Amino acid sequence: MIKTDVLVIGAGPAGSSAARFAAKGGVDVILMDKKSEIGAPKRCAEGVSKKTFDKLDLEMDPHWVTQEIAGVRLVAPDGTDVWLDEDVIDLPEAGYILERKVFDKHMAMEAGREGAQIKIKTQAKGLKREEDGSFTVTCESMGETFDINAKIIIGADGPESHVARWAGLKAYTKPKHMEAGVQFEMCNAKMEKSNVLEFYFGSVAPGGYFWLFPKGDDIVNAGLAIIPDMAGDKSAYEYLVDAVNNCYATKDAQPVELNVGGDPVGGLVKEMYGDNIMLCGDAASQVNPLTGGGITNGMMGGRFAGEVAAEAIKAGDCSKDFLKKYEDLVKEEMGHEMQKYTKVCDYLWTLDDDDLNSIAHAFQDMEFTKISTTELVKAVIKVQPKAALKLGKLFL
Ligand SMILES: Cc1cc2nc3c(=O)[nH]c(=O)nc-3n(C[C@H](O)[C@H](O)[C@H](O)COP(=O)(O)OP(=O)(O)OC[C@H]3O[C@@H](n4cnc5c(N)ncnc54)[C@H](O)[C@@H]3O)c2cc1C
Repeated sequence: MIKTDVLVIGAGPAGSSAARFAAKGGVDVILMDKKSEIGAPKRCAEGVSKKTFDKLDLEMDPHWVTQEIAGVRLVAPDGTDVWLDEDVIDLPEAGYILERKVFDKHMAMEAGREGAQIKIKTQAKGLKREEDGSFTVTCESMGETFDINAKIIIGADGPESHVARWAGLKAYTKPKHMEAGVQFEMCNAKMEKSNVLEFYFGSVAPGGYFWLFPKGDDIVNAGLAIIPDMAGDKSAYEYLVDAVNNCYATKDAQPVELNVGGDPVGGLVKEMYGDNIMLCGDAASQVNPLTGGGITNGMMGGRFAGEVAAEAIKAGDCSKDFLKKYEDLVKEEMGHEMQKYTKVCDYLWTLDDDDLNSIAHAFQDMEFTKISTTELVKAVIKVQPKAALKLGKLFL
């Protein structure tokens, strides 16, 4: 039997961050992933804002970045659009489009360089609690089955987390909060501006939006997310094909990848820790409910989980009383934002195409001084009396 202090299950951005910071804390760490190539296939549009990377002690590396972003274009169902880019606005929150296949692998390497042992093509198949509170995880790799015993498990196994279920944590995402995402990576795209993200709202993608994220040259991630309960009989893939065929930038483009995945947008799960266990990333629903973005939130969650795990091992106390510190850190970092944006989503989903068109018309006459999600929500509140009633207290 292999023994370790900390076993991280899942080497996405959240798991690699957890393993990196646990190893940095000086304890024995194993990071495992069922994939043979970390990061592939991607299930992501690859957009991140610049500002979180400082909090992760990471220098942006040009190897991971395909395109710097300097603005957004918001498009209403009737085609009315609002450009918020460097030509019209100060952009403190601009970001990057990553190459996730490279980025995820580099994040695992960061963990390896801090001393984590990495096991690729190794799948967790189940776990059992021992008398001393530790967990033994049954693993399968290259046709062989073996056990790993760990004082602490960090479940970073993504939106369909089995670890949470095996450990009996209340970490379930309701179907109405699980977006179905589908995307083509395409060439021959003709974007009007190669450094601006485009978002299309309304019946093009019920419960979500259609996006174009440029990746340099003529390459684009063209995708959408929907809430299946709101989308009738049409599948996410059918919505995507229609959106791509009707969009000026992609109607003549060619797909080279199809990416499919769930995105939990219901706010933080009820239980993200227990005795000897923590969940981070999508497994804990550490995803911005409004944008569906989970890379940097998950990495922050991973950082906190890794740091608290190392402290717990050194203190000889892996009980949930000690690990509660993890939840406190996560809630302080993103809890308030999650609650606010869950309410914004609940409100936005009540708007039909006419409402969205009238918001876009009102935006035409507004002057934005900066671009941030909060600023945009404040602008919606200004032009929609209904929104002022529902969201005013949270944002004004
Ligand atoms: C279509 C789409 C577009 C998106 N676009 C964006 C975006 O532009 N920006 C953004 O910030 N976020 C985006 N997201 C969300 C983002 O991709 C996730 O929030 C992020 O990948 C979460 O990271 P993670 O490490 O928690 O999980 P994941 O990246 O899902 O990693 C989980 C890992 O666990 C491994 N694993 C699972 N089960 C086991 C097991 N039993 N044993 C071993 N390994 C296991 C998997 O192989 C995987 O590598 C998007 C999501 C979708 C679906």
